[in-house]
Amino acid sequence: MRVVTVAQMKQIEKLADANGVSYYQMMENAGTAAYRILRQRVPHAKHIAVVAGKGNNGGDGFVMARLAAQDGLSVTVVLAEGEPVTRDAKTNYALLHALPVTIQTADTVRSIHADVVVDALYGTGFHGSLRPSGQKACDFMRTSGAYVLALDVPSGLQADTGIAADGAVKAQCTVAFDSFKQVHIAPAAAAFCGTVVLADIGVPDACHPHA
Ligand SMILES: NC(=O)C1=CN([C@@H]2O[C@H](COP(=O)(O)OP(=O)(O)OC[C@H]3O[C@@H](n4cnc5c(N)ncnc54)[C@H](O)[C@@H]3O)[C@@H](O)[C@H]2O)[C@@H](O)CC1
Ligand SMILES: [K+]
Repeated sequence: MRVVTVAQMKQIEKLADANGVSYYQMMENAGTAAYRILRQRVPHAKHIAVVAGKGNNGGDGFVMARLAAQDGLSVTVVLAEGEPVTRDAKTNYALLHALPVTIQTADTVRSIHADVVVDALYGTGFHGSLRPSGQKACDFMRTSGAYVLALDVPSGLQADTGIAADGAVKAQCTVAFDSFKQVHIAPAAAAFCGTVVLADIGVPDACHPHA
């Protein structure tokens, strides 16, 4: 079982990019793998809400939103902290405009009724405590009553330690991308991660440490 730090994960992705698997392709693979896992775990899902942050974790969520809309599901995307800022997340957000996807801001989040919530708020980039906008989005996810699937890391948890900020998301399932991080094996984080499923995002074996 491969467990890496966030710094090692960045290095792995950099090497993969240099070896022909672009960052954009890894995001596509991550979102596609997570969507497949979602369909296996909640086959009867009809309405999914993707709660997206501004970084690449949000980008993975936009890929899932696109695939779900193409599959005929009802899809709501919540821009919890505004529009995306990273290049690949912006590209994947733009692709949603041609699809029947409802885009909402955090202000209207309480009115959403979904059977699945995708936590694409923060991944490995999270540190510190939740600020008001993040808190609001996490409150919605925690209290929605929906099946919560977290992308890479349940929002509000630090990937390298598994320490949870007050108000962090509790997921039924967490999809870990490429490698496990401490959060996926730390006993204190188990109740937040739920079932952890590892997803291949196309990184060549040789890009991993000690490969
Ligand atoms: N090539 C890549 O880098 C890939 C990244 N992937 C995804 O990208 C994630 C990492 O993406 P990012 O590094 O863009 O970061 P995240 O998307 O995890 O975090 C989003 C932003 O939140 C900010 N933030 C940190 N702590 C905060 C706090 N307490 N309150 C409010 N905002 C806070 C960070 O500055 C960061 O810009 C991974 O977990 C994974 O899901 C995947 O798409 C696979 C490929
Ligand atoms: K997340």
